[in-house]
Amino acid sequence: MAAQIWGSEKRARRRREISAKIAQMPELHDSKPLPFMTREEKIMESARKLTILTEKMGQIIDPTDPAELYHLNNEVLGLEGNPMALHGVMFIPALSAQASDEQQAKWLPRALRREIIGTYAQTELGHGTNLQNLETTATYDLATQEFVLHTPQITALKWWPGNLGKSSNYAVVVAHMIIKAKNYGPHPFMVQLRDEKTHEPLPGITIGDIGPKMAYNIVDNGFLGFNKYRIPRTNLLMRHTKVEADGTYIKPPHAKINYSAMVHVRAYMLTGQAIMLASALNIATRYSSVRRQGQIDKSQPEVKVLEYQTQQHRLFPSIARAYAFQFAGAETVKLYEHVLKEMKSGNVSLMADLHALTSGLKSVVTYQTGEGIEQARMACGGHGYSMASYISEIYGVAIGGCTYEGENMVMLLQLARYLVKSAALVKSGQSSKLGPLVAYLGVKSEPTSLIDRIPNSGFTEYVKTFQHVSKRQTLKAADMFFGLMEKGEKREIAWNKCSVELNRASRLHTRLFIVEAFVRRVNEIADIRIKEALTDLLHLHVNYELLDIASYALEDGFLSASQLDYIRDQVYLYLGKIRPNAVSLLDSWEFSDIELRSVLGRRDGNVYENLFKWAKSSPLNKTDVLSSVTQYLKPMMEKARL
Ligand SMILES: CCCCCCCCCC/C=C\CCCCCCCCCC(=O)SCCNC(=O)CCNC(=O)[C@H](O)C(C)(C)COP(=O)(O)OP(=O)(O)OC[C@H]1O[C@@H](n2cnc3c(N)ncnc32)[C@H](O)[C@@H]1OP(=O)(O)O
Ligand SMILES: Cc1cc2nc3c(=O)[nH]c(=O)nc-3n(C[C@H](O)[C@H](O)[C@H](O)COP(=O)(O)OP(=O)(O)OC[C@H]3O[C@@H](n4cnc5c(N)ncnc54)[C@H](O)[C@@H]3O)c2cc1C
Repeated sequence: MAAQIWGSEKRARRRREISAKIAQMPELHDSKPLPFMTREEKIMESARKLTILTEKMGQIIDPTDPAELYHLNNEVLGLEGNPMALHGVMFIPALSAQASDEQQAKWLPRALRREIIGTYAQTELGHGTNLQNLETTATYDLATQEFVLHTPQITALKWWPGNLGKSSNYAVVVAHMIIKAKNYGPHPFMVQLRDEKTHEPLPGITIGDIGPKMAYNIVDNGFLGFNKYRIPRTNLLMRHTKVEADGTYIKPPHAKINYSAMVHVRAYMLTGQAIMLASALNIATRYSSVRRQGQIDKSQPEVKVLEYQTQQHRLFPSIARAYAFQFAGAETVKLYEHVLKEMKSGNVSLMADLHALTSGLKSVVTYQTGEGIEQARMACGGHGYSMASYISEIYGVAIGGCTYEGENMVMLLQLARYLVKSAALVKSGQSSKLGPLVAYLGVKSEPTSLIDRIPNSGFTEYVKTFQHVSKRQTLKAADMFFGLMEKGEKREIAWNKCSVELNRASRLHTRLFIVEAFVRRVNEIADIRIKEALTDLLHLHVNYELLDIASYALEDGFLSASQLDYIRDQVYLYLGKIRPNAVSLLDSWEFSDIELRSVLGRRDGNVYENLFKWAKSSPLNKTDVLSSVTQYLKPMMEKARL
């Protein structure tokens, strides 16, 4: 199963080897539990481990393998971030995709050797979503052949970029490029922010940390202002766009090609979210198989809480989602790598498809991951609320994904643009022009679902039902939009009036893709035992998801009330079937205790002993009487007694 999750036997074995090596290297372990550290201590601890990793990485992993790097990161540095999180996730990808060969030769080796630390500075205090209204300017000075970066007002301060505040000395900065008074829109520039020797901010740069956040606090998300700060013309990233010395602008082959670093993260973050969901579920499911509370049969002893159907219903559909996201994420990364290769050689024809797909997936996956993690926390009762479970930290980090790399509603609307264009093709009889991801929009569906009528139909009838509701909602939302425009409404106003319905279409389309990715994977599996276990999970997935969106299929009678009963019964059937495999389905992800950082969810299952030991180690328990008591509470009580 681990091979299915991680992509191959070799990958699963390598993960085990890497975890085993790290277990033998105490210098790479947290020196005390992270929840007992202040933010400053955590940042220091993370930097300590990061520098040891830089020295010893080659002994532990193949540093050129992104999957091994990511695993090493999760084990040693953890999900709260590190001083170079954005360096790997966005700075290097931005340089790799957007810098010319010559620029790459100059900067990439230095970045890869970690001579310099970089980030991606795009979002501003006043604007994150609407990139056209960013306010930082890069004005070309023909006389000196330099760009002058400037922050005209407070809302133009860069705000949020990870590791910008304190760690990075370079950044890819997105600014509106102005040449001879003409604004060419947002473009990426390589900018040195701090002196390489002293790490002091360079003259003309105002920089700092934006303060603590809901989670992810090891990362110094920062602010940045420029006061007429000059950089050479050749610091504009010039793989696709060029500015000649005389100010001549050579436009890129695709208007949005400079957005590739965002698409990179959107593609890669899906499996990151799956891992966070599976981690939280691993903790909750292990705990639920240890925790005994109440009886189902009063004549019997107390049961493990995992025996309760409500507990299973709370956890198991999310287990299925974690697998589904992992499989859909792996497909998306493959597609991304393909499109990136094509883009580098000038073929930009697949960019729109990839943008639409990743926009929908990042939105649905992050939202459902958040839901699943929060349910996992509640499933642990009181102990879930303790930082000993670590689930609240996992939640805080994962839920950030709903916002970063494009706020979810906004990204769903991006996919909706693509769906509406596709609907227009269907309506004008041009279905043959539909791309493979939306080809189903042009296929006539049966009048009713055959879900409970064709035994052994595999998952075909389910897929058809998801296709039906997605198609119907897309065409309905598109009709609504076109109808408003026909009545004379301006395009943007009509769009806004339909946007809730449009986003519903985007979600349904994306959920269909996730189901299909799960089905594709299960169909490929040769090992009969693995196939059987994953088929059960897939049964639960399709029935649970369909129940969740059933109103769309009931509206037009595609599903009947009796079919709904059938689907519901299937959910209950598969909850029971999955119960014996539940812990194994999560243990198969092979998270080490070091990586999980959860006292509640350790592999040994000694929940109560571990919790008590952890509580005793709390800094508050170093003394029996705290100074807050001697200084304030004791005098208050004494005064009251007088
Ligand atoms: C390899 C090792 C492993 C690596 C693992 C990494 C994964 C992480 C795992 C997770 C684990 C832990 C979590 C911690 C990680 C934290 C990392 C945090 C990083 C966060 C970084 C950021 O947030 S950076 C800032 C991101 N900002 C945004 O995303 C802004 C959102 N806004 C936009 O994208 C745009 O403004 C917009 C798309 C909404 C609109 O753009 P614009 O105004 O320019 O568009 P128009 O309206 O003019 O035109 C729209 C048309 O353009 C098309 N379009 C838009 N974008 C693209 C694109 N990218 N590609 C192709 N086409 C595009 C769009 O389709 C429209 O087309 P038409 O409909 O034809 O007009
Ligand atoms: C943990 C974290 C890390 C980050 N890291 C980075 C980084 O490294 N680099 C970087 O540059 N940025 C980073 N960001 C910033 C992030 O990319 C933005 O916050 C994000 O893109 C959302 O933009 P915003 O904050 O402007 O939200 P807003 O756009 O102000 O969103 C507010 C509300 O308005 C709605 N809304 C906005 N526009 C529309 C619209 N057109 N249609 C419908 N509804 C709309 C949204 O749906 C939302 O409900 C990070 C953010 C977080 C939380």
